[in-house]
Amino acid sequence: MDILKSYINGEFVDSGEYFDNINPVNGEVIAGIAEADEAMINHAISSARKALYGPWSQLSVNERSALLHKVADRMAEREQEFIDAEIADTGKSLFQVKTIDIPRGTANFRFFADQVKYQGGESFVTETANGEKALNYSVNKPLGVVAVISPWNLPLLLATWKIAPALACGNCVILKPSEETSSTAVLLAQVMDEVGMPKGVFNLILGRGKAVGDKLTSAPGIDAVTFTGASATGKQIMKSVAETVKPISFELGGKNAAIVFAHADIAKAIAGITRSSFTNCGQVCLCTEKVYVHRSLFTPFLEGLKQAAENIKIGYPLEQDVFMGPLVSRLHQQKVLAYYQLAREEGAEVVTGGGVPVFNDERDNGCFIQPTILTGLEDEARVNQEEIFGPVCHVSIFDDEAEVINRVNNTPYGLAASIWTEHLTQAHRVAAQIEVGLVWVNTWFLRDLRAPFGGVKLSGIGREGGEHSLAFYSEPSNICIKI
Ligand SMILES: NC(=O)c1ccc[n+]([C@@H]2O[C@H](COP(=O)([O-])OP(=O)(O)OC[C@H]3O[C@@H](n4cnc5c(N)ncnc54)[C@H](O)[C@@H]3O)[C@@H](O)[C@H]2O)c1
Ligand SMILES: N/C(=C\C=C\C=O)C(=O)O
Repeated sequence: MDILKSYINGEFVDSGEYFDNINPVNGEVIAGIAEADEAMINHAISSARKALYGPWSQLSVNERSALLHKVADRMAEREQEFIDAEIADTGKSLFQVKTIDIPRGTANFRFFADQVKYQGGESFVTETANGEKALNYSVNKPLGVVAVISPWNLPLLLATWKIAPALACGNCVILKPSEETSSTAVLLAQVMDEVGMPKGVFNLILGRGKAVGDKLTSAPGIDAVTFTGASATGKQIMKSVAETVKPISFELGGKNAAIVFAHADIAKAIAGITRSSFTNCGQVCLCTEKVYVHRSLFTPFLEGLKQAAENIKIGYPLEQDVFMGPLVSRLHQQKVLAYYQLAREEGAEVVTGGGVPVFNDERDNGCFIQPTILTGLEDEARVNQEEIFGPVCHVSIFDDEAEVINRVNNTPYGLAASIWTEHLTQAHRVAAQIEVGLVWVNTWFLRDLRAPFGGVKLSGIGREGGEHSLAFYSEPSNICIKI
């Protein structure tokens, strides 16, 4: 059986302690993952710290940029292996892996390889009150050794979204991917090796979150932590880094709303909210879990969304026209099914779904689940307040704009929202009042990598994307010269 290994100081290292990598399509073990031990974690940190002052630090921005383009080139050459690995770990559809997950992996490297070349500084000619003159200018330095801790839902996309700018800014990186999805991270380590990334600049530590992640985030040799994952985990990491006062960048959970106004193009809204609720089996932090529909459109919208959900093809990743694969794990399937049960207990009407599909083949040993639409619950219901992270949304009626804005903002999260209306003055007005980091109007998950990305409240700290990433992964120093 394949063994997935950590990559430390340019070597693949086997710890001898393994846990299973399971295919969520049929529940079969597909590989063993060698969990890093404390000595390996310490070796990764010391290697990264040493590499900060080695050849890597002598590269110019253009040379670093060229090397990151070589990473993207090699990833593109090995695209099929990345596709196969991402599907093996997650069971997600070939369509999604080929159109979202893997292309964004290379795009993230290419984007930041170019973006970093335009990173500027500041300068001021200073004249003090007592007539002294000086030149003040800033230089950007790397943070140092950055721990990148990434989740299982968009494994390659989200790991590279952090690794690319961190390396572009001259940092060294230690990646700790989710224990559910380590395969593309191992391929990325192979690519780093193949393109000649200096030893210790990129390191990969495999293992479970609490056991391995905690050791990384609390280590004095780690200069910064960039984390994508659950809000509860973010709280743990904040405690863990407090002792060593590290900068953190957090992209956390969400409980995202879609608002369908009376002026919406209802067909566009149904298609868009089908995508935003059920893409990746609802396992995208930006997915819609609460839909608010103006009373005038409620009945036709709900019927249309029900039809669309029931037309979703669920099945094998490589099967023609499959839109939804399984959830990532048995544990997560049990969590989402528990929320389906809770919804019933809270009094919801299950418009469609609410259980698991039956295939009468090996897939019944997998982690599949039905896309589900609920209605009839109050906003305060747990199902409407807590992140479920599955293919489920609750649909409510609203009557006026002020009411729906208040209801949408009534959540401890603040990541994303979508607004569906052809009345664009209304779209601009409402978008500015929703307490989130990201608002889409008449679309969803349409991304410009230059734009600020991140959430407020329990959904995160900081922004990444474009110059926001460069700002986080750099330390500007101000130099003042008397003239
Ligand atoms: N805001 C975003 O951009 C975004 C993107 C994707 C996922 N998410 C969120 O992530 C969650 C789903 O992903 P998940 O289940 O992998 O999240 P998770 O928080 O369970 O795990 C994320 C990563 O953190 C590691 N980890 C767990 N405990 C840790 C600890 N104590 N110290 C250090 N590392 C630790 C895990 O091993 C994994 O690599 C959802 O809440 C989703 O909303 C947010
Ligand atoms: N960070 C990004 C997406 C996050 C998706 C959450 O699951 C991105 O598109 O850059």
